[in-house]
Amino acid sequence: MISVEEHLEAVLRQIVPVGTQRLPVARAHGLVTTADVASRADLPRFDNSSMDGYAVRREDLEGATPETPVLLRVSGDVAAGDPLPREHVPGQAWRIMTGAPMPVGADSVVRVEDTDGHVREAQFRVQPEEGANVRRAGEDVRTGQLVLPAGTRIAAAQIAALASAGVEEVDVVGPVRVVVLSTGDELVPLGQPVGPGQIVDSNGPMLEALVREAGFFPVHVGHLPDDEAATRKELRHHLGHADAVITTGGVSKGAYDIVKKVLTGEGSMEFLEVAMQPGKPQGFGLLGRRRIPVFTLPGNPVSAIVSFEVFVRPALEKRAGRVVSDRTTTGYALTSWRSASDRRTYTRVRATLDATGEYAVEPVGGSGSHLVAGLALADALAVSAEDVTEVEAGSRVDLLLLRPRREIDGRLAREKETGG
Ligand SMILES: Nc1nc2c(c(=O)[nH]1)N[C@H]1C(S)=C(S)[C@@H](COP(=O)(O)OP(=O)(O)OC[C@H]3O[C@@H](n4cnc5c(N)ncnc54)[C@H](O)[C@@H]3O)O[C@H]1N2
Ligand code: MOO
Repeated sequence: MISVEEHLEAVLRQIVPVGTQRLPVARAHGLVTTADVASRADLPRFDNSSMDGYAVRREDLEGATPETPVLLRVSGDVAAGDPLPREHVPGQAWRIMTGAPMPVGADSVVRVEDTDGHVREAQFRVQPEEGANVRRAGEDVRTGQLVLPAGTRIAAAQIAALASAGVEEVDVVGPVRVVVLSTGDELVPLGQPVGPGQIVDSNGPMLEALVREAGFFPVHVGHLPDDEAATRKELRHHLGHADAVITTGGVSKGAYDIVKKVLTGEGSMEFLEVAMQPGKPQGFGLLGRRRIPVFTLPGNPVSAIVSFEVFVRPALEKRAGRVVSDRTTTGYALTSWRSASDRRTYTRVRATLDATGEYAVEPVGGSGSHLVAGLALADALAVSAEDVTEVEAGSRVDLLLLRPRREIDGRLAREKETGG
């Protein structure tokens, strides 16, 4: 058996990012820039008002106070989107809206709250500072200046910056298109009748969700029969278009463990036992002319999800040119539990919060790798080292979160409110 680190390192060593693509900004959501992106405009694009009020010259409101308001004639209205260049008339004011262009010659804006709000002649109760409530052209970024450095993952805020800056397309590490294939003659897709000895394929939809949640793109989710020729043909087809392939099942010692049989000796494929529980039987390699990473995960549902979290997620992140996400935290054991000797053990746990706001965890849903209903109750996997055989109550544990922290904390807050 090899260690978790050794296998992860062997996998990551072979992974290279997918190629660069130029994509429209909206389609680049979640992808990583490969070049610096410069603004195509000054932002703001023109001097404009940050308040609904009146554009004035400060010198025209000398001495204006609530007790001694100053009256100015109103030249008219300037609305946001108004294309006409307005000229400031000395001794007058324009009524102006937030985002509307500043009239040429006006130097400041008085908020409507500091006036009587009238439309022909208005009373001003303050004298503004020069530049008050004016947003200057280019104060955010100037044409040609950097809006996004290379290596930035494009999320909502970056899309806003690019759109404002007039950038329509960006160079990014392409989307990672993933094919998910379940194997085993016992499997039927959800929605079809389940005959004697058959079970519903849960790994397919589970991995599709894991891939999508992690920001990759499941392009095909299917099933391989326990048939060598059909498995070969189907795999060859997917190696032509996918950026990664994930299979489950058929990799241990069974007489019908077809995946292992078909792929042994192909490309850089290696089948091995990793010192972990669950997830012991693993296979990985680069296959085909395009050297596509293929992960052959064990079929037991819990083994498959643990394998995804430990090996596949970091590998796909590297393929997408991303910084590897850190989904780990710590807590402590509320009870004691057994841990497999000589194997790193990933125990499904549910979290509660102690008085100091720390996660206190205990096993949930049983420890068998087939217990898929119990899996749904878990917030995290508690990771215990190879030399540990018993995790003691009160000891610190490393946690690998199975859902975003905010969701776990949200559930705990609701349970606290309802006393549950
Ligand atoms: N003689 C030995 N037998 C087994 C060993 C071993 O070392 N020696 N290892 C066990 C361990 S650990 C695991 S994990 C499994 C892995 O087996 P495979 O990857 O070959 O998977 P299968 O045999 O095809 O299936 C295992 C189990 O999972 C169910 N399954 C498979 N695919 C799905 C799916 N898509 N959705 C839901 N459930 C699925 C399948 O019906 C089996 O019950 O091997 C042990 N055996
Ligand atoms: O390693 Mo298997 O993954 O124990 O169930």
